[in-house]
Amino acid sequence: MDNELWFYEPEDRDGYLSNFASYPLYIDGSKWQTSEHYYQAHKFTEQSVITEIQQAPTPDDAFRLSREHQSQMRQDWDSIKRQTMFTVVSEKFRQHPLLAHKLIATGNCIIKEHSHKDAYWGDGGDGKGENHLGKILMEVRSLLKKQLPYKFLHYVETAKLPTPWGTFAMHGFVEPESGKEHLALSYGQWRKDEPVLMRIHSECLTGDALFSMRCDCGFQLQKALQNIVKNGSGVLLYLRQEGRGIGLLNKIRAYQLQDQGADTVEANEQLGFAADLRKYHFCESMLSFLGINEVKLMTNNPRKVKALKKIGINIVERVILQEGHNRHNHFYLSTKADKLGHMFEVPNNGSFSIHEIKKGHEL
Ligand SMILES: Nc1nc(O)c(N)c(N[C@@H]2O[C@H](COP(=O)(O)O)[C@@H](O)[C@H]2O)n1
Ligand SMILES: [Zn+2]
Repeated sequence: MDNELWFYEPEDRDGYLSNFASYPLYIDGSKWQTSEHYYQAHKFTEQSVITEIQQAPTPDDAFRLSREHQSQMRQDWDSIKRQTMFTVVSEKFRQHPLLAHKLIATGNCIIKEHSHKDAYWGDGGDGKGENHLGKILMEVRSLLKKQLPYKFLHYVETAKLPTPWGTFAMHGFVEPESGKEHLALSYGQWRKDEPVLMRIHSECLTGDALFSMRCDCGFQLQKALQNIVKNGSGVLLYLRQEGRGIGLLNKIRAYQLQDQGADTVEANEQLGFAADLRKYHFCESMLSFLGINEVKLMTNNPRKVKALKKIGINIVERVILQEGHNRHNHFYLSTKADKLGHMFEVPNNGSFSIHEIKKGHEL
């Protein structure tokens, strides 16, 4: 039996589900302060009444005015009211992506408007009501789950992530198909029309968590977080695509081949993989959740630039993230530059003797 989610007052935890919650809508060229304004106004055909309700200062006033004009209600209201409610609730979540993500995050909960005042739209307070508003919200949730940008990645929950450089908001997401989990870390605030400093970071357990010097990932991760805090705002998308998408154990197999002299591309290919298996289409869902469509992207990887452009993100600037170059990763970084098109200036190996570079892989 799925859990029940009760809502009622707009100021409650799940109050965003209420028609009285303050989320403006634009329908057929008109602005409606809340979905309640739209619903109550559409009980009438007399324009003066519609306008009076549309301009009511609050949804409670809209509700009150509708009762005052009860005698002028359209004759066929009972036959069209559910469709009218479905229309305005659908539009509310279409026009407010963050609400759509939150609605999807309710999973398969049974949503109920817990109202002892209403046994049609609500559950009647005793659970015996018809709960049509709850049912419409669940219908809209099902439809949203099948639509872009939500279909490939669902938002789940947010929590604080304190780091030595600052406290980020950590947003968890899951791929509904595979169950694979991804993160977005956000810091500070940004205006809608402002390009956001962003890093797309692919998971590298060895570099990010085990201080590996075989690559530059851990150094890039730290620098990206520091850059975001220094900038005052920004986002890091942490994508669980270990090993350029081949996974940790295959990456260790690839490292073993590199210890025998293969480069990072040859190793992947000797294991039967393409050089890079990563996908980025699901980032569209994360960026919709964060309200981002213009970025200053911290990356050296041309494939990430291309992937973001493909999902409609405007990259106003590419910020080089060249960190952690050392004798253990010189050959790896050179290969990424030579064979994977990474855009950075790998210091010539004059910095390290070829002996030191070769030695870099000795156990
Ligand atoms: N398959 C594979 N072989 C190697 O030798 C590696 N060092 C990695 N590392 C993975 O590469 C990704 C980071 O590279 P970008 O800078 O984002 O292009 C990350 O997935 C590491 O785990 N993989
Ligand atoms: Zn790495």
